[in-house]
Amino acid sequence: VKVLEGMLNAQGLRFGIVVSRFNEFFTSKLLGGALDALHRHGASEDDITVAWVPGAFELPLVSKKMAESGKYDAIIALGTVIRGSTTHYDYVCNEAAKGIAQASMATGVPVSFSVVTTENLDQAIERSGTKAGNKGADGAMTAIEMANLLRQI
Ligand SMILES: O=c1[nH]c(NC[C@H](O)[C@H](O)[C@H](O)CO)c([N+](=O)[O-])c(=O)[nH]1
Repeated sequence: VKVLEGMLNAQGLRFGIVVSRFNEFFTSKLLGGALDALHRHGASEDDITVAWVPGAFELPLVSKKMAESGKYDAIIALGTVIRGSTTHYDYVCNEAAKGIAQASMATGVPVSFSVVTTENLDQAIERSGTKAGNKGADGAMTAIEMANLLRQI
């Protein structure tokens, strides 16, 4: 039986990170978590590029542009959408999720979906570096694993 699985070694891998400014109080924490995870798994600072977009709705377009550039082994999409303060919560979340998946499928480059979608501020706090961990770090780990796995297929 041949088993394929991505190791968690980021050495030599090139990463694009797309992060939204909306709810920057949280997204900056997600970015910090992603950068820390990449660094501690061996990624070089020179192999990481961060692009800021206005909101989660804009994550898919820049994710796709980065992915199709051929410059990155994986993309990490970071955002925070909180229903309590979002009139069009469902539209923003659904379009972000759908668009990020399409960016990955259309280009063959893994794009990890690390958009925190919560009912309220407390839940966003929990996922941005407190008791529920850091979703940005989780997205970085997914990107490392997927980049290594795809190299074997
Ligand atoms: O990233 C977010 N964008 C949000 N809206 C902006 C949206 O992502 C686009 O930037 C905007 O619609 C312009 O295209 C949010 N809210 O509406 O509350 C939100 O909670 N999070």
